[in-house]
Amino acid sequence: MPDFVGAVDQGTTSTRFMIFDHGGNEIARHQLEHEQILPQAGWVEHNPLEIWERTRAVIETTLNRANLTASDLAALGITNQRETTVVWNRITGRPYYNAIVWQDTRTDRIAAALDRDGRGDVIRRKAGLPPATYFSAGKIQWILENVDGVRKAAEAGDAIFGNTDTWLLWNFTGGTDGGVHVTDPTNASRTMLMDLETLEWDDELLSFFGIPRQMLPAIRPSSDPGLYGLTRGSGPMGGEVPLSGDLGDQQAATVGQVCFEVGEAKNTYGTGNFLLLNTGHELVRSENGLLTTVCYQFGADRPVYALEGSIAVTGSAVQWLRDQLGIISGAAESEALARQVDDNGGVYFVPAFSGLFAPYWRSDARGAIVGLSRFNTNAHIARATLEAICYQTRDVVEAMRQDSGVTLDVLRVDGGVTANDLCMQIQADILGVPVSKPVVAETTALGAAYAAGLAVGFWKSADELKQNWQEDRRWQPEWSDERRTGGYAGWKKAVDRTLDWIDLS
Ligand SMILES: Nc1ncnc2c1ncn2[C@@H]1O[C@H](COP(=O)(O)OP(=O)(O)O)[C@@H](O)[C@H]1O
Ligand SMILES: O=P(O)(O)OC[C@H](O)CO
Repeated sequence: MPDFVGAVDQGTTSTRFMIFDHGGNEIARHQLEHEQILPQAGWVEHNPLEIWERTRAVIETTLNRANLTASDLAALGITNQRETTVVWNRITGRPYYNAIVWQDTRTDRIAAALDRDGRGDVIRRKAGLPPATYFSAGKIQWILENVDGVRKAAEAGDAIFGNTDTWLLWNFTGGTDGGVHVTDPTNASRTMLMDLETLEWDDELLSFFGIPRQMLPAIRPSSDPGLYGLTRGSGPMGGEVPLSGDLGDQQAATVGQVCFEVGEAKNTYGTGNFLLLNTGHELVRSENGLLTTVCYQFGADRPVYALEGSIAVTGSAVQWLRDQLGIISGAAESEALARQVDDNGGVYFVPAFSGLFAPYWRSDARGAIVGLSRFNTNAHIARATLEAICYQTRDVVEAMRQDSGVTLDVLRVDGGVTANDLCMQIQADILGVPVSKPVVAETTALGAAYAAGLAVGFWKSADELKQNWQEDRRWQPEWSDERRTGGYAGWKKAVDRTLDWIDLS
């Protein structure tokens, strides 16, 4: 058996390739950003060809740097930004349109209409999701309705859909020359088209969006001993490596954080925040604005489900301070600026740039900075931005407690924003529970590697993986109860001010 497992993490802002050893230690990596295409307000696109080209490049560079080849890798796992929608022609290999990204709000009217005639409740029951612009189905409908020739080709079985996992798997396995068209239940559970109980595409859900079934990939386990396929020697691996792991990035991070027991949760702080709570084989229906989603399916085992709190804008609010306001020159500077003040000086920033996701699901919300007085400075804005990341997390933790009865005694964290020591301290203060970060903070790629490695026997069991998890840092709550309660009340008031801003009738 080779000594290593590889993982591609195809994220919203970048694509990385990482190689891990048996202890789950990182051996090598490379990462490249891709263009964020913003054609009009609310629209966010990526070029799928650029994503495949960046995937090729990060793999080739990583293998060269580590002086490794395909024969050193026991398996390859894929993890990806979820919901982002690619439709391409299986004969030419050309995408019909740019990938429509999960953050894109062009389908707000399609989403709003779902609740006017009862379809929304069917979607909630079968797919575990509230009607929102976030998910893939409305994006596929938009492409079918707005791009010439797609519907006819889709009906003929030539125009096919995938999230970026499917797009990469198809390219890795030969593309127009016999590429496989597959996905896994974690990705499929974000389309609005899969029945959560059967893990199959559902004809009624397909009919709501006018999507021909033949566009959709086969759904295979997230860790698949039967293999999705082998990489081609002509591709970036330069040889045949078993493709055996596929998970949406937030589910992959849950696996990477070894949250295998019911009641274990992790929160990933990247472009957005995604808190997932393992609910075991039981499907817990949220009454408080959380999503019910597939957490993972290993081999022929019954799937494990999760409750998820998805927050659209967290790390990207820090990017906004840098790129749009220009008050910091890099994300890390947000910490030094926010440290210039001891509190938010009365300022709250609700970054509802894409409306509000969990637990509110309000497409009609837009961002607001409230509570300003002449006393306030850039430092208060920076502090309010970090607090917004943490208050949004508190909102989903509260919803999770109400839905599941689980009170967290520690929050496991990972993702880019966790490099911000002040932000993690504020998180512990706002939640009133400790926050804990593992040594291997690249839990998303690690989770995909675990899924791929379990399938080929590189790792034998989930118990073996648990031994690999080690704490790096822990932040303890320091605020008084009074400060915590008062601060949160101010946040709720600020959220209220952002609602009902856009008319979607
Ligand atoms: N020190 C920092 N303080 C605050 N935010 C940070 C810091 N470092 C990175 N970020 C934010 O983290 C995000 C990138 O994290 P990452 O986990 O790579 O995200 P993704 O997987 O969504 O691309 C960016 O939005 C960036 O603004
Ligand atoms: O690519 P990330 O890490 O921002 O994650 C995006 C999520 O999968 C969207 O649901």
